[in-house]
Amino acid sequence: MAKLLKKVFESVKIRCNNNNNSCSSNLNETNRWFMKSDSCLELEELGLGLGGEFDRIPVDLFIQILKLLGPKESARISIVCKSWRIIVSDNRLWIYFLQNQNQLQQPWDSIVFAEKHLRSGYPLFQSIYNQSIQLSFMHIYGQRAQLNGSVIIDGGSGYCKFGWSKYASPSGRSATFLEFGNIESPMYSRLRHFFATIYNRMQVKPSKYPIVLSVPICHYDDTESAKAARRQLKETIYSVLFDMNVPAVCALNQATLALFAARRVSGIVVNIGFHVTSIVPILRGKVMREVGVEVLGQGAVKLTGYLRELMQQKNMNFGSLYTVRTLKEVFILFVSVVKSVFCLCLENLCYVATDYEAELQKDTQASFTVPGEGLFTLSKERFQTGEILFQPRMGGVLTMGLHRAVGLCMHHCQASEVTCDDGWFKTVVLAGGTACLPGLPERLEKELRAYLPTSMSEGIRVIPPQYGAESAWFGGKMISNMSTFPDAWCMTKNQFRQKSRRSFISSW
Ligand SMILES: Nc1ncnc2c1ncn2[C@@H]1O[C@H](COP(=O)(O)OP(=O)(O)OP(=O)(O)O)[C@@H](O)[C@H]1O
Repeated sequence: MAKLLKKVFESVKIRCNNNNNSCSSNLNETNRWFMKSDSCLELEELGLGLGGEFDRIPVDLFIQILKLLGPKESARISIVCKSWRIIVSDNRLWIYFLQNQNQLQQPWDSIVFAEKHLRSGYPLFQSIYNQSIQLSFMHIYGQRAQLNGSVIIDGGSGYCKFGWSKYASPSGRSATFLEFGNIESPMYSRLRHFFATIYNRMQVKPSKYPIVLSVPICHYDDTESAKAARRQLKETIYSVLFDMNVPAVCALNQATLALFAARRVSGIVVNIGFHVTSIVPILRGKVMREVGVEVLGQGAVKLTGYLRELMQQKNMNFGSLYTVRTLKEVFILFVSVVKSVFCLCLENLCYVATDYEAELQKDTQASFTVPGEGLFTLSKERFQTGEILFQPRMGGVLTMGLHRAVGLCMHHCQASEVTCDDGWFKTVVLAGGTACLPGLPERLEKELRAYLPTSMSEGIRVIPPQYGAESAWFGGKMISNMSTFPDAWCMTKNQFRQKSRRSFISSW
């Protein structure tokens, strides 16, 4: 180690003396070599060596040393001379640092997606056309390292998920609907109480950090009155937060955030929410209300209610709806035989059947003990609960089946010809707690293929909700950890006041 440091010192000394020597003519050549992943060339061979002992160290070894030194020291080293700067700015090095920056706990794919597609903030048009620009991960690392973190709130209509952008997942949940009334048409005082409660629970001062929050999928239509209602909701949210001295606010639609969490900028988001299911076409991050958002009148509450009905029909006794909900969502252990070996496996008690009629013929009986309530044994109720998404009449709901509603939305997308890319709506992203029912993505894809004409169903993909009920929260986390956050995404108090003043003046 001492020897190595001596070599480094000698090399630095020589470089400092020759600092004005030009290395720039070799830049392109160097980059070309760096693209070779197994390069073991020495700096001298690249024409970057200036005579120091350290220059005889192969470039790959140099990078290994930088990896050991860490991002801070590497950044310092880069100011020694141009040739070292070139080595230090090698993307491979900063990809390594970003991948190991575990406090953000974000999958690498999400980091790349965000930096590539969402850099320029909202709306996304600019970034779509600038995809060919090569990213500098050194720059990205530097900007991300300066972020102090932010508060993320996904105020769902049933449950609110809140937490800190540097945590792996939301730190808490609270019942939005029950505690704060109808969040779709909130009053100033209710919203203020809502946000104050969340900040209290998080033990964070509102004035300290920016906030990313999801705006509920509501006022779906493209009419003037729906537009006015959406504007009013957003303005009330901004007013409340800026009155609480929050420094910067990013308020985005719940479906858009869920789409980002699935690493997509275009597609159809199917959010199976607390009371309703929304089918939201989104093109380059923008909700296409002019194409049409479909809304079905059943969500998690309806499924729980239907399972309760089925259990009552079988004369099962249970204490409360919580018991039923537990049964709807619980995992059970079962013994399986794989290649003549017995193994213990986990599966959901309730699920969606790929083929409903065929499932009715099978023995699907399984049991679970709810603590304090006793043993419950379900058989066909296990898949009949989720079946009402496709056959709503079974549950007494007069609405379209999920596949028909998604198919209809696809027809509208195709007919609208809003873009020359006719495949943008073929990716269906599932979101919301109920979308976690196993078998749902496969069943929806199967039904869509059967329902749509072949020309349209070709290339369809239904993506399961990687983050379940927390999809929008994770979309918010992705944005708040980006190198261009908060400037590209947030509105500040001053900007909001100026905007309000301008619209006040123009309304005169
Ligand atoms: N693994 C699961 N399987 C089935 N249902 C689940 C699962 N996890 C959560 N749920 C259901 O999802 C519901 C909550 O969903 P979610 O948090 O997405 O709703 P929300 O965001 O409050 O509603 P909205 O999207 O309408 O604003 C709960 O009522 C719960 O019953």
